[in-house]
Amino acid sequence: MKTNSPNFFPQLQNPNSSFNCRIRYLSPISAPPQIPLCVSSLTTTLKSTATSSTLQEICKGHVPEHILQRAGEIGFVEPTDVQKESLPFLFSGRDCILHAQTGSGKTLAYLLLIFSVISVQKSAVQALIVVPTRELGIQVTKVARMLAANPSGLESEGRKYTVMALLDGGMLKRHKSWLKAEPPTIIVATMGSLCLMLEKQVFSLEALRVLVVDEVDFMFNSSKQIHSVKKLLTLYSKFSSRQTVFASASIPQHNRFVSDCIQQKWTKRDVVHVHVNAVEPMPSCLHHRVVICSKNERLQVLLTLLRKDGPKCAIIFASEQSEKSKKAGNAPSTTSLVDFLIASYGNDGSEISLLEEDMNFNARAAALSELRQRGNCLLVATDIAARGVDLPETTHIYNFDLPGSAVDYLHRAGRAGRKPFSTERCTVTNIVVSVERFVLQRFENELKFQCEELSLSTT
Ligand SMILES: Nc1ncnc2c1ncn2[C@@H]1O[C@H](COP(=O)(O)OP(=O)(O)OP(=O)(O)O)[C@@H](O)[C@H]1O
Repeated sequence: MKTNSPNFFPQLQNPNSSFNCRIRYLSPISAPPQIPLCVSSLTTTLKSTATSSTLQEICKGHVPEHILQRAGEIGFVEPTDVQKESLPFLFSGRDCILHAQTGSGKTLAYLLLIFSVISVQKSAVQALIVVPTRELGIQVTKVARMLAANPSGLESEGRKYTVMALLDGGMLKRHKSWLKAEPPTIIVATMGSLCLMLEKQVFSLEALRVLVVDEVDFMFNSSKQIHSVKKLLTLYSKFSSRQTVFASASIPQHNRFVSDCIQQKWTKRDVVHVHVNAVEPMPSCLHHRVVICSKNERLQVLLTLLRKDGPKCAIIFASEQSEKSKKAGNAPSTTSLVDFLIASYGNDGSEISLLEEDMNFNARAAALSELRQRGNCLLVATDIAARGVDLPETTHIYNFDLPGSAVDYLHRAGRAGRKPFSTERCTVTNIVVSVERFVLQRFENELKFQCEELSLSTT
Protein backbone atom coordinates (compact mmCIF):
# COMPACT_ATOMS: atom_id res chain seq x y z
CA MET A 1 0.00 0.00 0.00
CA LYS A 2 1.60 3.20 -1.10
CA THR A 3 0.67 6.32 0.79
CA ASN A 4 2.23 9.71 1.32
CA SER A 5 -0.38 10.78 3.80
CA PRO A 6 1.35 12.49 6.72
CA ASN A 7 -1.40 11.37 9.10
CA PHE A 8 -1.02 7.78 8.03
CA PHE A 9 -1.31 6.60 11.62
CA PRO A 10 -3.56 9.39 13.01
CA GLN A 11 -3.63 7.75 16.45
CA LEU A 12 0.05 8.59 16.74
CA GLN A 13 -0.65 12.32 16.78
CA ASN A 14 -0.79 12.14 20.60
CA PRO A 15 2.08 9.74 21.29
CA ASN A 16 2.11 10.53 25.01
CA SER A 17 -1.52 9.48 25.43
CA SER A 18 -2.01 6.75 27.92
CA PHE A 19 -4.22 4.68 25.63
CA ASN A 20 -3.21 1.12 25.50
CA CYS A 21 -6.46 -0.03 24.01
CA ARG A 22 -9.22 1.92 22.38
CA ILE A 23 -12.69 0.64 21.81
CA ARG A 24 -14.48 2.91 19.40
CA TYR A 25 -18.24 2.79 19.01
CA LEU A 26 -18.48 4.30 15.59
CA SER A 27 -22.16 4.31 15.03
CA PRO A 28 -25.17 6.16 16.39
CA ILE A 29 -26.73 3.01 17.81
CA SER A 30 -24.11 2.57 20.48
CA ALA A 31 -23.17 6.21 20.88
CA PRO A 32 -25.23 8.43 23.23
CA PRO A 33 -28.33 9.90 21.51
CA GLN A 34 -26.94 13.43 21.48
CA ILE A 35 -24.28 12.35 18.96
CA PRO A 36 -25.58 13.22 15.45
CA LEU A 37 -26.72 10.43 13.15
CA CYS A 38 -23.43 10.06 11.38
CA VAL A 39 -20.41 8.01 12.01
CA SER A 40 -19.12 9.39 15.25
CA SER A 41 -16.08 8.50 17.14
CA LEU A 42 -16.87 8.04 20.75
CA THR A 43 -13.64 6.73 22.16
CA THR A 44 -13.74 4.91 25.40
CA THR A 45 -10.25 4.19 26.58
CA LEU A 46 -9.74 1.00 28.46
CA LYS A 47 -6.70 1.08 30.65
CA SER A 48 -6.86 -2.71 30.35
CA THR A 49 -9.98 -2.56 32.51
CA ALA A 50 -10.61 -6.19 31.65
CA THR A 51 -9.70 -8.21 34.73
CA SER A 52 -6.72 -10.52 34.29
CA SER A 53 -8.88 -13.53 33.38
CA THR A 54 -7.56 -16.56 31.61
CA LEU A 55 -8.75 -17.53 28.14
CA GLN A 56 -10.79 -20.30 29.79
CA GLU A 57 -12.62 -17.79 32.00
CA ILE A 58 -13.30 -15.37 29.14
CA CYS A 59 -14.54 -18.15 26.85
CA LYS A 60 -16.48 -20.19 29.42
CA GLY A 61 -20.06 -20.66 28.38
CA HIS A 62 -19.31 -19.58 24.83
CA VAL A 63 -16.64 -21.95 23.45
CA PRO A 64 -17.19 -25.74 23.80
CA GLU A 65 -15.16 -27.26 26.65
CA HIS A 66 -13.19 -29.63 24.40
CA ILE A 67 -12.05 -26.71 22.21
CA LEU A 68 -10.90 -24.83 25.33
CA GLN A 69 -9.11 -27.97 26.48
CA ARG A 70 -7.32 -28.16 23.13
CA ALA A 71 -6.40 -24.47 23.34
CA GLY A 72 -4.84 -25.16 26.74
CA GLU A 73 -2.95 -28.19 25.39
CA ILE A 74 -1.55 -26.07 22.54
CA GLY A 75 -0.33 -23.44 25.06
CA PHE A 76 -3.05 -20.82 24.71
CA VAL A 77 -3.71 -20.09 28.41
CA GLU A 78 -3.27 -16.35 29.03
CA PRO A 79 -5.22 -14.12 26.63
CA THR A 80 -3.28 -11.53 24.63
CA ASP A 81 -4.56 -7.93 24.79
CA VAL A 82 -6.52 -8.17 21.55
CA GLN A 83 -8.13 -11.42 22.72
CA LYS A 84 -8.95 -9.93 26.13
CA GLU A 85 -10.51 -6.83 24.61
CA SER A 86 -12.27 -8.31 21.59
CA LEU A 87 -13.71 -11.65 22.78
CA PRO A 88 -16.53 -10.18 24.94
CA PHE A 89 -17.69 -8.11 21.93
CA LEU A 90 -17.29 -11.03 19.55
CA PHE A 91 -19.26 -13.39 21.81
CA SER A 92 -22.01 -10.76 22.08
CA GLY A 93 -22.48 -11.03 18.31
CA ARG A 94 -20.98 -7.64 17.42
CA ASP A 95 -19.13 -7.13 14.17
CA CYS A 96 -15.53 -6.28 15.07
CA ILE A 97 -12.49 -4.79 13.41
CA LEU A 98 -9.46 -6.34 15.13
CA HIS A 99 -6.73 -3.73 14.75
CA ALA A 100 -3.69 -4.90 16.72
CA GLN A 101 0.05 -5.37 16.26
CA THR A 102 1.55 -8.18 14.24
CA GLY A 103 1.91 -11.36 16.27
CA SER A 104 -0.70 -10.28 18.82
CA GLY A 105 -3.04 -13.26 18.40
CA LYS A 106 -5.83 -11.94 16.16
CA THR A 107 -6.15 -15.38 14.49
CA LEU A 108 -7.00 -17.14 17.74
CA ALA A 109 -9.48 -14.39 18.65
CA TYR A 110 -11.61 -14.97 15.56
CA LEU A 111 -11.20 -18.76 15.67
CA LEU A 112 -12.54 -18.87 19.24
CA LEU A 113 -15.53 -16.81 18.08
CA ILE A 114 -16.10 -19.26 15.22
CA PHE A 115 -16.02 -22.30 17.52
CA SER A 116 -18.45 -20.54 19.85
CA VAL A 117 -21.16 -20.21 17.19
CA ILE A 118 -20.82 -23.21 14.81
CA SER A 119 -22.52 -26.54 15.41
CA VAL A 120 -21.21 -29.93 14.34
CA GLN A 121 -24.79 -31.12 14.09
CA LYS A 122 -25.39 -28.82 11.13
CA SER A 123 -24.22 -30.10 7.74
CA ALA A 124 -23.44 -26.69 6.20
CA VAL A 125 -20.61 -24.20 5.82
CA GLN A 126 -21.00 -22.02 8.93
CA ALA A 127 -17.76 -20.02 8.95
CA LEU A 128 -15.67 -18.55 6.15
CA ILE A 129 -12.19 -17.04 6.64
CA VAL A 130 -10.84 -15.09 3.66
CA VAL A 131 -7.06 -14.65 3.45
CA PRO A 132 -4.81 -12.95 0.86
CA THR A 133 -2.21 -15.69 0.36
CA ARG A 134 -2.05 -19.46 0.18
CA GLU A 135 0.68 -19.43 2.87
CA LEU A 136 -1.53 -17.62 5.38
CA GLY A 137 -4.44 -19.89 4.45
CA ILE A 138 -2.41 -23.03 5.18
CA GLN A 139 -1.36 -21.56 8.51
CA VAL A 140 -4.87 -20.55 9.64
CA THR A 141 -6.23 -23.96 8.54
CA LYS A 142 -3.54 -25.66 10.63
CA VAL A 143 -4.47 -23.71 13.78
CA ALA A 144 -8.21 -24.31 13.22
CA ARG A 145 -7.64 -28.07 12.77
CA MET A 146 -5.41 -28.17 15.85
CA LEU A 147 -8.20 -26.60 17.91
CA ALA A 148 -10.83 -28.92 16.36
CA ALA A 149 -8.82 -32.09 17.07
CA ASN A 150 -9.75 -34.34 19.97
CA PRO A 151 -8.25 -33.35 23.29
CA SER A 152 -5.73 -35.92 24.52
CA GLY A 153 -7.37 -38.89 26.13
CA LEU A 154 -10.80 -38.17 24.66
CA GLU A 155 -12.07 -40.42 21.88
CA SER A 156 -14.09 -38.76 19.12
CA GLU A 157 -17.83 -39.29 19.48
CA GLY A 158 -20.00 -38.61 16.41
CA ARG A 159 -19.51 -35.78 13.96
CA LYS A 160 -16.45 -33.56 14.04
CA TYR A 161 -15.69 -30.05 12.94
CA THR A 162 -14.20 -30.16 9.46
CA VAL A 163 -11.97 -27.40 8.05
CA MET A 164 -11.49 -27.02 4.29
CA ALA A 165 -8.55 -25.08 2.84
CA LEU A 166 -9.96 -23.70 -0.43
CA LEU A 167 -6.76 -22.04 -1.63
CA ASP A 168 -5.35 -20.93 -4.98
CA GLY A 169 -3.29 -23.73 -6.44
CA GLY A 170 -5.44 -26.39 -4.76
CA MET A 171 -7.31 -29.27 -6.43
CA LEU A 172 -10.65 -27.54 -6.92
CA LYS A 173 -12.27 -30.65 -8.45
CA ARG A 174 -11.74 -32.54 -5.20
CA HIS A 175 -13.02 -29.57 -3.20
CA LYS A 176 -16.12 -29.42 -5.37
CA SER A 177 -17.08 -33.03 -4.65
CA TRP A 178 -16.28 -32.58 -0.96
CA LEU A 179 -18.50 -29.48 -0.77
CA LYS A 180 -21.33 -31.31 -2.49
CA ALA A 181 -21.03 -34.52 -0.48
CA GLU A 182 -20.46 -33.29 3.06
CA PRO A 183 -20.01 -29.51 3.43
CA PRO A 184 -17.18 -28.63 5.87
CA THR A 185 -18.10 -26.54 8.93
CA ILE A 186 -15.29 -24.04 8.28
CA ILE A 187 -13.72 -22.89 5.00
CA VAL A 188 -10.42 -20.99 4.82
CA ALA A 189 -10.21 -19.50 1.34
CA THR A 190 -8.30 -17.21 -0.98
CA MET A 191 -10.58 -15.05 -3.11
CA GLY A 192 -9.80 -16.67 -6.46
CA SER A 193 -10.85 -20.19 -5.45
CA LEU A 194 -13.77 -18.92 -3.37
CA CYS A 195 -15.25 -16.95 -6.27
CA LEU A 196 -15.00 -20.01 -8.51
CA MET A 197 -17.00 -22.09 -6.02
CA LEU A 198 -19.59 -19.36 -5.42
CA GLU A 199 -20.08 -18.83 -9.18
CA LYS A 200 -20.66 -22.56 -9.61
CA GLN A 201 -23.06 -22.37 -6.61
CA VAL A 202 -21.25 -25.32 -5.10
CA PHE A 203 -22.06 -23.91 -1.68
CA SER A 204 -24.11 -21.02 -0.36
CA LEU A 205 -23.58 -18.38 2.31
CA GLU A 206 -27.04 -18.98 3.76
CA ALA A 207 -25.89 -20.91 6.84
CA LEU A 208 -22.81 -18.72 7.36
CA ARG A 209 -22.64 -17.50 10.97
CA VAL A 210 -19.24 -15.78 10.73
CA LEU A 211 -17.32 -14.19 7.86
CA VAL A 212 -13.71 -13.17 8.60
CA VAL A 213 -11.56 -11.08 6.25
CA ASP A 214 -7.98 -11.36 7.51
CA GLU A 215 -5.33 -8.77 6.42
CA VAL A 216 -8.34 -6.66 5.46
CA ASP A 217 -6.35 -3.59 4.38
CA PHE A 218 -4.30 -5.72 2.00
CA MET A 219 -7.50 -7.17 0.46
CA PHE A 220 -9.04 -3.71 0.05
CA ASN A 221 -5.82 -2.39 -1.44
CA SER A 222 -5.45 -5.22 -3.93
CA SER A 223 -6.80 -4.26 -7.36
CA LYS A 224 -7.18 -7.99 -8.15
CA GLN A 225 -9.24 -8.78 -5.05
CA ILE A 226 -11.12 -5.67 -3.92
CA HIS A 227 -14.04 -6.09 -6.31
CA SER A 228 -14.68 -9.72 -5.27
CA VAL A 229 -14.27 -8.87 -1.56
CA LYS A 230 -16.82 -6.05 -1.79
CA LYS A 231 -19.22 -8.29 -3.75
CA LEU A 232 -18.87 -11.02 -1.10
CA LEU A 233 -19.52 -8.56 1.75
CA THR A 234 -22.56 -7.08 0.00
CA LEU A 235 -23.95 -10.57 -0.68
CA TYR A 236 -23.36 -11.57 2.94
CA SER A 237 -24.94 -8.37 4.30
CA LYS A 238 -28.34 -9.71 3.20
CA PHE A 239 -28.32 -12.48 5.81
CA SER A 240 -29.79 -11.60 9.21
CA SER A 241 -27.70 -13.97 11.35
CA ARG A 242 -24.43 -12.64 9.98
CA GLN A 243 -21.37 -11.61 11.97
CA THR A 244 -18.41 -10.03 10.20
CA VAL A 245 -14.88 -9.72 11.54
CA PHE A 246 -12.01 -7.82 9.91
CA ALA A 247 -8.44 -8.23 11.13
CA SER A 248 -5.15 -6.51 10.39
CA ALA A 249 -2.13 -4.98 12.09
CA SER A 250 -2.42 -1.98 9.78
CA ILE A 251 -5.61 -0.14 8.82
CA PRO A 252 -4.51 3.16 7.26
CA GLN A 253 -7.08 5.98 7.68
CA HIS A 254 -9.02 3.63 9.98
CA ASN A 255 -11.75 6.17 10.83
CA ARG A 256 -12.53 6.55 7.14
CA PHE A 257 -12.43 2.78 6.66
CA VAL A 258 -14.84 2.12 9.53
CA SER A 259 -17.29 4.74 8.32
CA ASP A 260 -17.15 3.19 4.82
CA CYS A 261 -17.91 -0.20 6.37
CA ILE A 262 -21.07 1.22 7.91
CA GLN A 263 -22.13 3.28 4.89
CA GLN A 264 -21.52 0.40 2.47
CA LYS A 265 -23.11 -2.13 4.88
CA TRP A 266 -19.98 -4.26 4.84
CA THR A 267 -20.54 -4.48 8.59
CA LYS A 268 -23.50 -3.85 10.86
CA ARG A 269 -23.95 -0.29 12.10
CA ASP A 270 -22.82 -1.10 15.64
CA VAL A 271 -19.44 -2.44 14.51
CA VAL A 272 -16.72 -2.14 17.17
CA HIS A 273 -13.20 -1.04 16.19
CA VAL A 274 -10.97 -2.81 18.72
CA HIS A 275 -7.73 -0.88 18.40
CA VAL A 276 -5.05 -2.25 20.71
CA ASN A 277 -1.78 -0.38 21.30
CA ALA A 278 -3.04 2.50 19.16
CA VAL A 279 0.09 4.57 19.79
CA GLU A 280 2.58 1.81 19.08
CA PRO A 281 1.93 0.19 15.68
CA MET A 282 4.83 -2.27 16.05
CA PRO A 283 5.85 -4.60 18.92
CA SER A 284 8.16 -2.81 21.41
CA CYS A 285 10.55 -5.81 21.42
CA LEU A 286 11.68 -4.86 17.90
CA HIS A 287 14.98 -2.94 17.71
CA HIS A 288 15.51 -1.15 14.38
CA ARG A 289 18.93 -0.55 12.82
CA VAL A 290 20.29 0.87 9.57
CA VAL A 291 23.57 0.42 7.70
CA ILE A 292 24.36 2.89 4.91
CA CYS A 293 26.71 1.53 2.24
CA SER A 294 27.31 1.60 -1.50
CA LYS A 295 25.32 -0.65 -3.85
CA ASN A 296 28.15 -3.09 -4.44
CA GLU A 297 28.99 -3.36 -0.73
CA ARG A 298 25.50 -4.57 0.22
CA LEU A 299 26.14 -8.31 -0.04
CA GLN A 300 29.31 -8.04 2.06
CA VAL A 301 27.47 -5.89 4.62
CA LEU A 302 24.71 -8.52 4.87
CA LEU A 303 27.32 -11.25 5.34
CA THR A 304 29.11 -9.24 8.06
CA LEU A 305 25.80 -8.66 9.87
CA LEU A 306 24.83 -12.34 9.71
CA ARG A 307 28.24 -13.37 11.05
CA LYS A 308 28.02 -10.80 13.87
CA ASP A 309 24.38 -11.56 14.78
CA GLY A 310 24.53 -15.32 14.22
CA PRO A 311 20.70 -15.52 14.06
CA LYS A 312 19.02 -18.88 14.74
CA CYS A 313 16.09 -17.84 12.62
CA ALA A 314 16.13 -14.88 10.22
CA ILE A 315 14.24 -13.60 7.19
CA ILE A 316 16.05 -11.57 4.53
CA PHE A 317 13.59 -9.56 2.45
CA ALA A 318 14.41 -8.64 -1.13
CA SER A 319 12.26 -6.93 -3.73
CA GLU A 320 10.32 -8.88 -6.30
CA GLN A 321 12.02 -8.95 -9.70
CA SER A 322 10.74 -6.16 -11.96
CA GLU A 323 9.22 -7.00 -15.35
CA LYS A 324 12.07 -5.03 -16.97
CA SER A 325 14.69 -7.15 -15.23
CA LYS A 326 12.81 -10.34 -16.20
CA LYS A 327 12.67 -9.18 -19.85
CA ALA A 328 16.40 -8.42 -19.73
CA GLY A 329 16.93 -12.04 -18.66
CA ASN A 330 18.56 -11.08 -15.32
CA ALA A 331 18.42 -13.43 -12.37
CA PRO A 332 16.10 -12.12 -9.61
CA SER A 333 17.93 -10.55 -6.67
CA THR A 334 16.53 -13.35 -4.48
CA THR A 335 18.35 -16.02 -6.50
CA SER A 336 21.66 -14.12 -6.49
CA LEU A 337 21.21 -13.56 -2.75
CA VAL A 338 20.63 -17.28 -2.12
CA ASP A 339 23.62 -18.24 -4.32
CA PHE A 340 25.84 -15.74 -2.48
CA LEU A 341 24.75 -16.97 0.96
CA ILE A 342 25.16 -20.64 0.03
CA ALA A 343 28.65 -19.88 -1.21
CA SER A 344 29.74 -17.71 1.72
CA TYR A 345 27.59 -18.24 4.82
CA GLY A 346 26.89 -21.22 7.04
CA ASN A 347 27.94 -24.79 6.38
CA ASP A 348 26.62 -26.37 3.23
CA GLY A 349 23.87 -23.82 2.75
CA SER A 350 21.24 -26.40 3.72
CA GLU A 351 19.72 -23.97 6.20
CA ILE A 352 19.02 -21.37 3.49
CA SER A 353 15.50 -21.35 2.00
CA LEU A 354 13.76 -19.24 -0.62
CA LEU A 355 10.12 -18.10 -0.75
CA GLU A 356 8.84 -15.90 -3.59
CA GLU A 357 5.82 -15.44 -5.84
CA ASP A 358 7.37 -17.02 -8.94
CA MET A 359 7.77 -20.41 -7.22
CA ASN A 360 5.02 -22.92 -7.75
CA PHE A 361 2.60 -23.50 -4.87
CA ASN A 362 4.08 -26.83 -3.85
CA ALA A 363 7.61 -25.39 -3.69
CA ARG A 364 6.31 -22.50 -1.60
CA ALA A 365 4.46 -24.86 0.78
CA ALA A 366 7.52 -27.11 1.02
CA ALA A 367 9.78 -24.14 1.83
CA LEU A 368 7.53 -23.05 4.71
CA SER A 369 6.95 -26.52 6.17
CA GLU A 370 10.70 -27.21 6.00
CA LEU A 371 11.34 -23.97 7.90
CA ARG A 372 8.85 -24.97 10.59
CA GLN A 373 10.47 -28.37 11.05
CA ARG A 374 14.07 -27.11 11.10
CA GLY A 375 15.35 -25.38 14.19
CA ASN A 376 17.55 -22.88 12.42
CA CYS A 377 16.44 -21.07 9.32
CA LEU A 378 17.64 -18.38 7.02
CA LEU A 379 14.79 -17.50 4.67
CA VAL A 380 15.32 -15.26 1.64
CA ALA A 381 11.88 -13.95 0.70
CA THR A 382 9.88 -11.33 -1.15
CA ASP A 383 6.80 -9.70 0.37
CA ILE A 384 4.81 -12.92 -0.11
CA ALA A 385 6.23 -13.82 3.31
CA ALA A 386 5.45 -10.44 4.88
CA ARG A 387 1.75 -10.86 5.64
CA GLY A 388 0.61 -13.14 8.40
CA VAL A 389 3.29 -15.83 8.02
CA ASP A 390 3.97 -17.06 11.54
CA LEU A 391 7.49 -18.37 12.27
CA PRO A 392 7.66 -17.64 16.02
CA GLU A 393 11.40 -18.45 16.28
CA THR A 394 12.30 -15.57 13.93
CA THR A 395 14.45 -13.04 15.81
CA HIS A 396 16.16 -11.14 12.97
CA ILE A 397 14.74 -9.38 9.92
CA TYR A 398 17.04 -7.93 7.25
CA ASN A 399 15.64 -5.55 4.63
CA PHE A 400 18.23 -6.17 1.91
CA ASP A 401 15.91 -4.06 -0.24
CA LEU A 402 13.68 -1.49 1.45
CA PRO A 403 9.92 -2.21 1.35
CA GLY A 404 7.66 -0.05 -0.80
CA SER A 405 5.70 1.55 2.05
CA ALA A 406 5.40 1.99 5.81
CA VAL A 407 2.67 -0.70 5.85
CA ASP A 408 4.98 -3.17 4.12
CA TYR A 409 7.73 -2.23 6.61
CA LEU A 410 5.37 -2.87 9.54
CA HIS A 411 4.38 -6.32 8.26
CA ARG A 412 7.92 -7.39 7.30
CA ALA A 413 9.22 -6.29 10.73
CA GLY A 414 6.28 -8.12 12.33
CA ARG A 415 7.60 -11.49 11.18
CA ALA A 416 9.81 -11.17 14.26
CA GLY A 417 8.71 -10.62 17.85
CA ARG A 418 5.84 -13.11 17.51
CA LYS A 419 5.86 -14.66 20.96
CA PRO A 420 3.06 -12.73 22.69
CA PHE A 421 4.44 -12.91 26.22
CA SER A 422 8.16 -12.94 25.50
CA THR A 423 10.38 -9.88 26.00
CA GLU A 424 13.14 -11.31 23.81
CA ARG A 425 14.69 -8.45 21.79
CA CYS A 426 14.45 -8.91 18.03
CA THR A 427 16.19 -6.77 15.43
CA VAL A 428 15.11 -5.31 12.12
CA THR A 429 18.14 -4.21 10.07
CA ASN A 430 17.87 -2.06 6.95
CA ILE A 431 20.70 -2.07 4.40
CA VAL A 432 20.40 1.12 2.35
CA VAL A 433 22.39 3.30 -0.01
CA SER A 434 22.63 6.95 1.04
CA VAL A 435 19.90 8.19 -1.34
CA GLU A 436 17.44 5.75 0.27
CA ARG A 437 18.01 7.05 3.80
CA PHE A 438 15.20 9.62 3.45
CA VAL A 439 12.73 6.87 2.49
CA LEU A 440 13.55 4.99 5.69
CA GLN A 441 13.30 8.28 7.60
CA ARG A 442 9.76 8.65 6.24
CA PHE A 443 8.87 5.18 7.55
CA GLU A 444 10.38 6.17 10.93
CA ASN A 445 8.18 9.28 11.01
CA GLU A 446 5.02 7.45 10.00
CA LEU A 447 5.51 4.47 12.32
CA LYS A 448 7.16 6.48 15.14
CA PHE A 449 10.33 4.41 15.52
CA GLN A 450 14.03 5.24 15.38
CA CYS A 451 16.83 3.34 13.64
CA GLU A 452 20.20 2.94 15.33
CA GLU A 453 22.86 3.80 12.69
CA LEU A 454 25.47 1.01 12.50
CA SER A 455 28.92 1.58 11.02
CA LEU A 456 30.40 -1.70 9.88
CA SER A 457 33.83 -2.64 8.65
CA THR A 458 33.13 -5.26 6.03
CA THR A 459 36.69 -6.44 5.82
N1 LIG B 1 -3.18 -16.55 23.95
C1 LIG B 1 -2.02 -16.96 23.39
N2 LIG B 1 -1.07 -17.53 24.16
C2 LIG B 1 0.12 -17.91 23.61
N3 LIG B 1 0.44 -17.76 22.29
C3 LIG B 1 -0.49 -17.22 21.49
C4 LIG B 1 -1.75 -16.78 21.98
N4 LIG B 1 -2.47 -16.27 20.94
C5 LIG B 1 -1.68 -16.41 19.84
N5 LIG B 1 -0.50 -16.96 20.18
C6 LIG B 1 0.64 -17.23 19.29
O1 LIG B 1 1.14 -15.94 18.88
C7 LIG B 1 1.65 -16.02 17.53
C8 LIG B 1 1.02 -14.92 16.70
O2 LIG B 1 -0.38 -15.18 16.60
P1 LIG B 1 -1.15 -14.74 15.26
O3 LIG B 1 -0.43 -15.31 14.07
O4 LIG B 1 -2.57 -15.04 15.44
O5 LIG B 1 -0.90 -13.18 15.29
P2 LIG B 1 -1.62 -12.09 14.38
O6 LIG B 1 -2.09 -11.03 15.29
O7 LIG B 1 -2.60 -12.74 13.47
O8 LIG B 1 -0.35 -11.60 13.57
P3 LIG B 1 -0.30 -10.95 12.08
O9 LIG B 1 -0.93 -9.61 12.18
O10 LIG B 1 1.15 -10.93 11.78
O11 LIG B 1 -1.06 -11.91 11.18
C9 LIG B 1 1.30 -17.41 17.03
O12 LIG B 1 2.47 -18.23 17.11
C10 LIG B 1 0.24 -17.91 18.00
O13 LIG B 1 0.30 -19.33 18.16
